Amino acid sequence: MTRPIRLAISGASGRMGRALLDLAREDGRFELVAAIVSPHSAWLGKSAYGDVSAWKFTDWRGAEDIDVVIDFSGLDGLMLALDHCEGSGAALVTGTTGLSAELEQRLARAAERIPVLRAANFSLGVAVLTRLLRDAAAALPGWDLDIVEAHHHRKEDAPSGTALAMGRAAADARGATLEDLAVYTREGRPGARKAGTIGFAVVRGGDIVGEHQALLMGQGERIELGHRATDRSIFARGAIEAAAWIAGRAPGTWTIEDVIVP
Ligand SMILES: NC(=O)C1=CN([C@@H]2O[C@H](COP(=O)(O)OP(=O)(O)OC[C@H]3O[C@@H](n4cnc5c(N)ncnc54)[C@H](OP(=O)(O)O)[C@@H]3O)[C@@H](O)[C@H]2O)C=CC1
Ligand SMILES: O=C(O)C1=N[C@H](C(=O)O)C[C@H](O)C1
Repeated sequence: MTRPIRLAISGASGRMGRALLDLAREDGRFELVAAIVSPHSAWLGKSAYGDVSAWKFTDWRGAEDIDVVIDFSGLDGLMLALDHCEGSGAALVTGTTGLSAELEQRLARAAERIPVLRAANFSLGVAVLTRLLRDAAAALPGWDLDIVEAHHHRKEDAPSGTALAMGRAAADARGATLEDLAVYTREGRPGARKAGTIGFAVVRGGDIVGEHQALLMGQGERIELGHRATDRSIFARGAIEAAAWIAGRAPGTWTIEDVIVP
């Protein structure tokens, strides 16, 4: 594109939304057109940049000629962002996790008509971690695998989208689906571990940005593959690069691997 990409951010008042606003307004590749919040948000109509700017949080009414929407909002916000993108032809980049099966299907259908890029995690480190896990799970098919994740106390979904994506990659590397192999709870007397299962454990507390660890456990040895995010701007940077990459692309479902993994 020769002109700046006209960008809207959905979920703009949130932790990720604010990190995205900070990056997008400094990035000459973009014209920030709309900072979208929910129709009942306490932020609606308020300034997005404190007193120094007249720039306001808004809802989708009046948002026009948008090339790309970046969404980090939640299920309702993603639904409204999809409505806008399908109606206008704008591309969608979304990092929202914990999607319902219905929303998953809707995203897949939308990708037949508009470009959609989805990632449970926009960091380069997690993209490489997932690739390493895929290789290790394939090379060690008889080893037990558990995935442990930790996040801040406000996170709503569990296990995290990243933990599930890691589980999916490992299951796929072993020729199975996560639905076949996942064990999400162990309590009471669950009995001995069933061979081939992938276990999940979840920690929630404080201000943890996001930590993921895959434990591959053999006899007398184990491999620990992990990633620790200490600043959520890493996710925002990945999403901004994804938005620059997807502008003007053909309809379809794209992934973060298409954008950032060399
Ligand atoms: N893929 C990745 O790399 C990452 C994904 N995430 C995911 O992103 C999502 C958001 O995370 P986070 O920023 O921490 O969450 P927050 O709760 O901080 O932010 C979400 C924001 O969305 C707004 N919102 C709610 N409903 C709507 C709506 N209908 N339209 C527009 N905005 C809406 C809310 O504010 P208001 O009420 O003011 O509208 C809120 O500020 C989660 O699903 C999380 O798991 C998070 C980090 C990285
Ligand atoms: O909610 C968060 O904060 C995060 N969510 C994503 C997930 O569910 O995997 C990514 C990141 O770990 C932060």
